[in-house]
Amino acid sequence: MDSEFWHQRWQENRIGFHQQEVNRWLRSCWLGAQPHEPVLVPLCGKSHDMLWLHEQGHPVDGVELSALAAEQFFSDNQLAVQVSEIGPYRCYQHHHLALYQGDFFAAKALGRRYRLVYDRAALIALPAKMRRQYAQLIAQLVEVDGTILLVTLEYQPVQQSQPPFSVSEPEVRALFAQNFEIELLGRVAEPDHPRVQTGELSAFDEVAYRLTRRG
Ligand SMILES: C[S@@+](CC[C@H](N)C(=O)[O-])C[C@H]1O[C@@H](n2cnc3c(N)ncnc32)[C@H](O)[C@@H]1O
Repeated sequence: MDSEFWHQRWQENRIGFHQQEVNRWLRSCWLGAQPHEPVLVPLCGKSHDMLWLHEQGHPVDGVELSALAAEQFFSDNQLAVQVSEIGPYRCYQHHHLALYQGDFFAAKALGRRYRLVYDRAALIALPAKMRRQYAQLIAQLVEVDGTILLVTLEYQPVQQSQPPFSVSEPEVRALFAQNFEIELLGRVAEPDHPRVQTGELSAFDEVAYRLTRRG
């Protein structure tokens, strides 16, 4: 997906991926034993999940292409914000909640590595070739023994023309197994999903994994 696709989605407010509720896997399986450990949230949108993580005591670094998303995150939540330029990013910051607006694929320029990552709807937002680049970059950004809570989607019939993409368990393993231990945490079928209800899809599952960086 090129950046223009996402800018247009935000301009037209076509953000069906945005959830009003904190994600179920984040609530039930969050791995942050150390509440003061910073969390990287790639392709973060204006997700409420970042606020939840911040409320648990984590400094949060979100990375998001869209300036509209960044501005809406802070205005929707009535958070005072300071804006600065950091490397290739515009950084919106409130206390220990930072949203780096720019291309996630430039994230090495921040010179940081993380022990905790939360990916909900980031990997599945990217087409196949970019998913491989994403997996390589994430491996470089995560410290040894660091963990990722990865939340994907699987649906039938699969289409690969636009996000969200269906990313199967074998693909997750192929993308990450070289650098991570992979534990399937579970899957939840969503028979009430609108695209299942209309008959467009026969099944729609949300699937969660814990990835642990090997040395
Ligand atoms: C499917 S949405 C998911 C947003 C968020 N994770 C959530 O759960 O609501 C994908 C987001 O990634 C952003 N995005 C796409 N490509 C990006 C990139 N290269 N760098 C940073 N953000 C990107 C889009 O603007 C969009 O907000």
